[in-house]
Amino acid sequence: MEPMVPFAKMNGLGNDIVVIDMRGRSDAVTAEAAIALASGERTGFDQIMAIHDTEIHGVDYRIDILNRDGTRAQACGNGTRCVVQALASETGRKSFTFKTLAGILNAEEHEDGLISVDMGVPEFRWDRIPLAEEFFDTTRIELQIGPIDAPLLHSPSVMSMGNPHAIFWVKDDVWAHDLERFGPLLENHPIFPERANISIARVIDASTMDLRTWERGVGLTRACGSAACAAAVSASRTDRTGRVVTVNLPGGPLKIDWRANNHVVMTGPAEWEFSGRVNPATGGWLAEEAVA
Ligand SMILES: N[C@H](CCC[C@H](N)C(=O)O)C(=O)O
Repeated sequence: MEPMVPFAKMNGLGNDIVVIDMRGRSDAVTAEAAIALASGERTGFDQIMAIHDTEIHGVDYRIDILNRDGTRAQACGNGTRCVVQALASETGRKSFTFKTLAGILNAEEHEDGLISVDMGVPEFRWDRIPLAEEFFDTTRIELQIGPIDAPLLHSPSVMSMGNPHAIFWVKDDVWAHDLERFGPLLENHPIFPERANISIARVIDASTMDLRTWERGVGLTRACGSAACAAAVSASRTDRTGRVVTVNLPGGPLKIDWRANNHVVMTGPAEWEFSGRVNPATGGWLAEEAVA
């Protein structure tokens, strides 16, 4: 089997993505390759989106998602937009159906270049998020950071977009909170048996919010698409906003629409940076200019 496969370094609002073309192959990108690529100056990424063939009827490709720590994830909104843009430019097609660990996703590239991904339906049941304890009201669970009598962050809304999310609500600037310090503590809190993505959200008005995220398996990122979905849905289900919300992330805005059919549709950009070839077993790579 050819040792090297094509890849593209891309980003979705600054969320660093490496799209790897594994079509026609029976192997998979290894955790070792992911960790090696993540440490590269030009290839440093938050997620790898590996495109695989699939026999599933009605599905174009299976997408294997790896975080920079080598762990696999069920969903990656920003990465999925990058995959759509890469495939649209290769095939001329504008809409695609993918299989991820979260389920079947439909996505399309619009005439203006923005890309919409149907991220599926939100999950609110404590045991499916999952949480280690039974909570019937997952709009605010007993979890806090800081002194018992004056917590710095507390009572998050928790849910799943295929991957687990905790949203802490603040009334002041989302940058006023030390997410770099609190993120890893909360990501690895025993209440989250599969860890969790940790976000700080500030509602601006009924259709706007600010969001910062410490991502599971990564750390601070400039954007997290599934967190934007989770925050918008959580804000709506707690009557903080309507069902269509612009989520302002450090890297830029995403439009989230929690539709009447309960599906959550995220719309935003994707950006290509450079291409090359990579060894999916070791992470060794060559830039396109070197390959040509
Ligand atoms: N770190 C996440 C996966 C990537 C999420 C994010 N990059 C997105 O755009 O949704 C997790 O382990 O659940």
